[in-house]
Amino acid sequence: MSARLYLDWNASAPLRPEARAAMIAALDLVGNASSIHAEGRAVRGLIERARAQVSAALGADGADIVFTSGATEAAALAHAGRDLACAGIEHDAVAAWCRAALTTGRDGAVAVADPAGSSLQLANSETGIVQDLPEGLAVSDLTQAFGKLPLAFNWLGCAMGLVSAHKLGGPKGIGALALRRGLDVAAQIKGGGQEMGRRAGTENVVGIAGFGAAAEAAALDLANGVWDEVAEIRNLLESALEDACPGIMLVSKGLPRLPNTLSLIAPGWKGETQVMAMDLQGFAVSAGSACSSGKVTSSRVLRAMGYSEAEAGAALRVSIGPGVTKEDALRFAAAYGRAFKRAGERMKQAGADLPR
Ligand SMILES: Cc1ncc(COP(=O)(O)O)c(C=O)c1O
Repeated sequence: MSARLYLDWNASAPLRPEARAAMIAALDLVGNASSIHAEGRAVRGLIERARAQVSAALGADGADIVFTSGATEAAALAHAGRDLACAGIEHDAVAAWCRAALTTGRDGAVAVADPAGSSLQLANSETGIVQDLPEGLAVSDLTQAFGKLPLAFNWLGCAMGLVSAHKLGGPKGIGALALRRGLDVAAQIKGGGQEMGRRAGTENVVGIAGFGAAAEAAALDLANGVWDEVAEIRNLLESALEDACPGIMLVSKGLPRLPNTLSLIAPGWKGETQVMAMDLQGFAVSAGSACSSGKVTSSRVLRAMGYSEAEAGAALRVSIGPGVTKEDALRFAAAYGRAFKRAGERMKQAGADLPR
């Protein structure tokens, strides 16, 4: 029995050793950053160092970095009180605040007529598709792109950007809003004056330290071309799956996309059934469908791109990262191919057109 293989990096990436070390060191800092004594100043120093690390990794020296509990809270800060339009491919954290007024087709590209009145992600968590951001955009969700693509907030042309630590090897529960200098947002958590008055409450110092270290390490990886190798392995995996599974559709192949993401539709084979079949064999992957309060729905992202309800219900996402090897990819493709074949045989026996 081989070890489990984690292929769900877009849901949450493994913790980087640099982040773990920074968090362990931060745990024993006794002070509160709001205090002016030495203990307080030490914590303040750590927070500001992490802010500089995140800012540098994000290429955001012309912006303020406001630490939040994640990209979801950063989205609340960016969108509250604004009437912005978005497309159906946005993450719930953004879609919850916007009018779904923008459209997209099978290529996932969103046309934006009014950038200042719109929120548009840079990369999609499910398909990996990367948008060509228009100049003057109000908000961009950079959560999936940060750490995987070389990006400079300063040059992206958006006023506000959302990021999250756990997608690039930092801890869960910490993120940030990057805010072009001079712009203001209304605090959603009110109280003390922390985070330049934009987010009250004693800072999550351990999380912030981990985020800073992870962002710095992620930028170094990017500069060293680590994700080019990831893209090669993703492409190999895609070819192996195409060979093993006649009839599958690869959603984002050939489109501008993240180096690590693969999205496929296996017609008739429910996404969550695929996930459970692979889970039993030791692989962690993700369905393109969301399950809330026990009810599984088809992928909203794929439906927004014009895929049918049945297609959107038969989607699987595989998202990899550095350290996932060629052998891992081929092992997954072989196991998925076998499960795909068995599902097809079951369908035939049941006399159904489509597997359940
Ligand atoms: C594109 C995108 N935006 C926002 C979020 C939410 O991030 P967080 O978990 O930090 O709230 C996620 C992660 O699930 C995401 O993939």
